[in-house]
Amino acid sequence: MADSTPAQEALARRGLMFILSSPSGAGKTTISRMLLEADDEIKLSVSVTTRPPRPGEKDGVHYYFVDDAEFDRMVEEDDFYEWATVFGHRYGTPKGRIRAALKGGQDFLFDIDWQGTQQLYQKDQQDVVRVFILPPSIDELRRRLESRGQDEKAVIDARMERARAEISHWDAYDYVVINEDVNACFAKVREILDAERMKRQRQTGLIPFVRELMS
Ligand SMILES: Nc1nc2c(ncn2[C@@H]2O[C@H](COP(=O)(O)OP(=O)(O)O)[C@@H](O)[C@H]2O)c(=O)[nH]1
Ligand SMILES: Nc1ncnc2c1ncn2[C@@H]1O[C@H](COP(=O)(O)OP(=O)(O)O)[C@@H](O)[C@H]1O
Repeated sequence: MADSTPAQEALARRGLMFILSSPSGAGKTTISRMLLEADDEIKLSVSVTTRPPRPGEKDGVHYYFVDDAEFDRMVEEDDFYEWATVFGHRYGTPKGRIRAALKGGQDFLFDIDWQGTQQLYQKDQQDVVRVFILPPSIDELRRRLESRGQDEKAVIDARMERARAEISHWDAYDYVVINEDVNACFAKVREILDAERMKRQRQTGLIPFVRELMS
């Protein structure tokens, strides 16, 4: 590759950890998939879970599906950045090569709950951006869980039961977006990501660039 110009160098930046959380059914999976499709610079951090796959979910793409014994082994071997129990199943973020990739400018998307968000934030405040998605109403939240058509009624009831508790964590996030119209919500989430990428402290190439401008 040809040497980059000073202006291109200025674009060098540290990657960020972009977290999307919401009560179940508010639309974070939908928004995550839109973002991954539209933006080449962000990669999904694929979580490990003991929950059984839903129809259409692929191992290694949406989650790594493991049994309890395998999850226990990973906990013992300290393979997780963070993990939590949600709706009776365990979910965890594998360490993988996230830290090294962040240094190289790779962004990661995390679809994790408030417990995982808190743990990641405590470990790495400067790289974490926390976005919370709210449904326009509780009735609409139930409609969406039903319309997804992938969970039994008892599972949907349990998720609705927990919705209020999950919503109560809204104030531990940097940004809150209401998902009424999905395209409008997606556009806002992209704006947040774009703006966060421009933060001065993330633009690691700026110092030499500005020095050059001023010399
Ligand atoms: N802490 C933590 N939460 C996770 C992780 N992966 C998924 N979750 C959360 O677990 C919850 C249940 O996820 P899922 O069963 O896929 O149902 P969803 O609510 O429809 O997305 C959601 O709040 C996810 O954000 C993880 O690695 N760590
Ligand atoms: N703005 C929206 N308007 C109507 N339906 C939506 C909207 N956003 C998401 N949905 C639908 O609601 C259901 C739940 O969305 P999903 O992304 O799976 O939520 P979550 O990952 O937060 O549990 C899906 O069937 C999805 O297609």
